[in-house]
Amino acid sequence: MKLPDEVGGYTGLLPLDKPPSEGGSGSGGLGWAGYRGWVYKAWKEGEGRCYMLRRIEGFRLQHEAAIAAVEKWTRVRHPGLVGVREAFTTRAFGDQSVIFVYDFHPCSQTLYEAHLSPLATLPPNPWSTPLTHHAHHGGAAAHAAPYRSAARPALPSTAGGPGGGAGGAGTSPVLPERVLWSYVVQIASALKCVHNSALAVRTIDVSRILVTGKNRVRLGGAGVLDCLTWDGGQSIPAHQQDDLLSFGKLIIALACGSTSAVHNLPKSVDHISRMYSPDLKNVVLYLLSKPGPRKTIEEVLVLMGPRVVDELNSSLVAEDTIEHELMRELENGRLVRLLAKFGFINERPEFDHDPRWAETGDRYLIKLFRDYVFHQVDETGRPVTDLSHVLTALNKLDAGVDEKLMLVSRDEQSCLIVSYREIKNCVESAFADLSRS
Ligand SMILES: Nc1ncnc2c1ncn2[C@@H]1O[C@H](COP(=O)(O)OP(=O)(O)OP(=O)(O)O)[C@@H](O)[C@H]1O
Repeated sequence: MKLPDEVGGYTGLLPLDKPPSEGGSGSGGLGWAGYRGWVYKAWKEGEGRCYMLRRIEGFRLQHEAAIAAVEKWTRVRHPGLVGVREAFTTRAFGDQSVIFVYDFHPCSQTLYEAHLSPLATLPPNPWSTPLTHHAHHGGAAAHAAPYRSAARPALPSTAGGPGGGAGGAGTSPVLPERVLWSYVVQIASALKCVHNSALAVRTIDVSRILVTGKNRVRLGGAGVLDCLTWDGGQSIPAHQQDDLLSFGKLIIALACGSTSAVHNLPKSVDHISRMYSPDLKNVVLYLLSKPGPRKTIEEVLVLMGPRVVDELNSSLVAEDTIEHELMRELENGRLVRLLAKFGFINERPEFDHDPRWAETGDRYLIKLFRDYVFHQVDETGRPVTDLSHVLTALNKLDAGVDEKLMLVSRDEQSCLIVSYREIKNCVESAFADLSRS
């Protein structure tokens, strides 16, 4: 069926669903309380920003309050949660559908797609070496998903756990311990925020949690079941207990590399004890324990203790790395602006008869500087294409340093000793003149 051109102010709909043959969850699309779900990327009119639309097909809304329940989610903001924007009903697809709008995260995959699908597209354990984040410049994965270049560098695990090794219950490789803990801490932190907001996620599942970057995870699909199975919110405490149970099952699936591992708990727990440090097993056993008022996400966080600090440290290292990369980009941005100014002012035909650009004029410096930067030749007359010379000269010009350089005319008959600062002033005034005229 042709997709509508516009739905509730969103246009350019692009389907994101993946069939099982391409690593999709294979839930048959009926994973939403028996309703079929579809996912689209779309642009909000007038905003120029992308969003993710989750459409639940053929759902007839019985109570206005059911859709209003989603509003609570729009106020919950957490780095571990795919942000919920709004929900509305529509007939634009030729049926009665409900649309849930979420923040869009480019190049994301579900945990299932990344680690458990037979076609898992994340390279197995790409973070297993602390140097991984430097490798993105040339790596194949970087070409496929440049977004991943802002990867969180891996910190060495302080746990003394095995951190990888032989495959477990399934076909996928076992996740290194530090990656698993990173996921666990992020999910626990998001759960705490959600539970403290008197809500329950209800979608703690490998096919609903998104992985972006190297080990950033976000809980997706929030609010959908609250709307589809609306009961006035009375079951939230029970759903919160279910969240904890599902969290335990999720850890088992990831640790054993298989979604079916949860069906053989003794074997799976045994596998976890052998492959990971004891505190992971303790967290799993607590999460799987009998629901009760004293079983809370706060208690889970207490059990995790030092792992939370490890995660904080990784996060600080990642922040430093990104800040460093950003500084370099900032420098590039300045240089592009400078080059653009050069582009505007160099070789303008209307300057040809302007005495300021003639050999005795002050603007002549700019011409000679351009030759100095880009048109140098070696002793055999071959062009010098040394990018570092260009970058050094442009950076000095941008900073307007007092260092002097010698500019030589093309006929080599005259030379001028000037400072970068003087040339910078010349460029600025030439550009200002142009902008005014
Ligand atoms: N917020 C998001 N931003 C960007 N991409 C997303 C987002 N949520 C999901 N995706 C992408 O859409 C794909 C499909 O998502 P998901 O598996 O949740 O939907 P689905 O296939 O319709 O699931 P189901 O069939 O169980 O309803 C995922 O692989 C993921 O890459």
